[in-house]
Amino acid sequence: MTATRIDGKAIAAALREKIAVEGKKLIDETGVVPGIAVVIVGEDPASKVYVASKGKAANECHFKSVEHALPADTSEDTLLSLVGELNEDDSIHGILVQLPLPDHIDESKVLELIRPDKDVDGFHPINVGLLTAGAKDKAMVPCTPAGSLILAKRSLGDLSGKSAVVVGRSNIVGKPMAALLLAESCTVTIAHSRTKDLPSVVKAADIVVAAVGRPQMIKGDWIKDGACVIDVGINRIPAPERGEGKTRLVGDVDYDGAAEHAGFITPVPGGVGPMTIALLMANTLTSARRAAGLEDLDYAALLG
Ligand SMILES: Nc1nc(=O)c2c([nH]1)NC[C@@H]1CN(c3ccc(C(=O)N[C@@H](CCC(=O)O)C(=O)O)cc3)C=[N+]21
Repeated sequence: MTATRIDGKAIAAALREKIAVEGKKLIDETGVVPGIAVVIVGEDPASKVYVASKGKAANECHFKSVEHALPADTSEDTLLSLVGELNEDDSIHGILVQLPLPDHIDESKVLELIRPDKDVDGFHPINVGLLTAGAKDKAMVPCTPAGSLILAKRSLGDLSGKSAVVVGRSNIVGKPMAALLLAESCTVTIAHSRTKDLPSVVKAADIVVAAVGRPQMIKGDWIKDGACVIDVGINRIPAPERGEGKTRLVGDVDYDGAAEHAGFITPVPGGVGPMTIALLMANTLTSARRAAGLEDLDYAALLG
């Protein structure tokens, strides 16, 4: 079997176009301009790429977008007071503080200060609780899992009763992804570094979500024939074949090997990454619409 490549880049572009139309409508009809603030502390290279794409996407969607780039030695108090100001700013509907934060800053203190209704990352304990309690319609859902779910559903249709394995148990991807798949009535396994016989666990799954952060760790022959493979990993590895000192991006899955077994598979780059950014725009629009007293949009339905 040769897998169908899931074109996350194209699907994300189509979604951003729909969001742009809806953004324009909101502005014309209510005067509310969706606003997003991204706060970045220090110089993480991956985060810098992400901040740049986010600004571009926000412009495309007719949103207001502001970036606060703070030096790596910014104090916790300074960051907390900036978040406090953004909480009070009515022109800002979405606040995203880039992770990881420098070691001297208590990440949970910062995430817990962000107003839950402006928490477009979905990392605030209130949003985590709503999602876990099966009330995701009231929550802000984390962007990467939400984007991954759209890709899986577009490939497989109804996920009810399917077996899913999420490899990785992080708060930003693994745990919320498992909650979303459970809400779709999948039978969900969360695997991690202590899991015994990971290849067999993965082999049993109709849906594999790889979110471990280890380049090409998940091998082709671990994949069940016809499975849907969603690769969340974005790892930069040396690529001497491209010249001295060159690098390239790979996922957590051995793409070529897995494509021989899978029915559907996301590439890296061009898979989940662009969807993360599109869903960040979707969450910002949702927050702005809620502020204007409007009901939520169904973005998967909007995509058609
Ligand atoms: N609070 C917070 N929320 C985040 O969502 C968050 C964060 N902090 N910190 C950094 C990571 C990283 N991240 C990416 C999102 C999209 C791409 C993306 O679109 N990647 C392109 C490739 C980009 C390239 O070429 O380097 C792709 O996969 O096709 C990458 C990385 C979100 N993050």
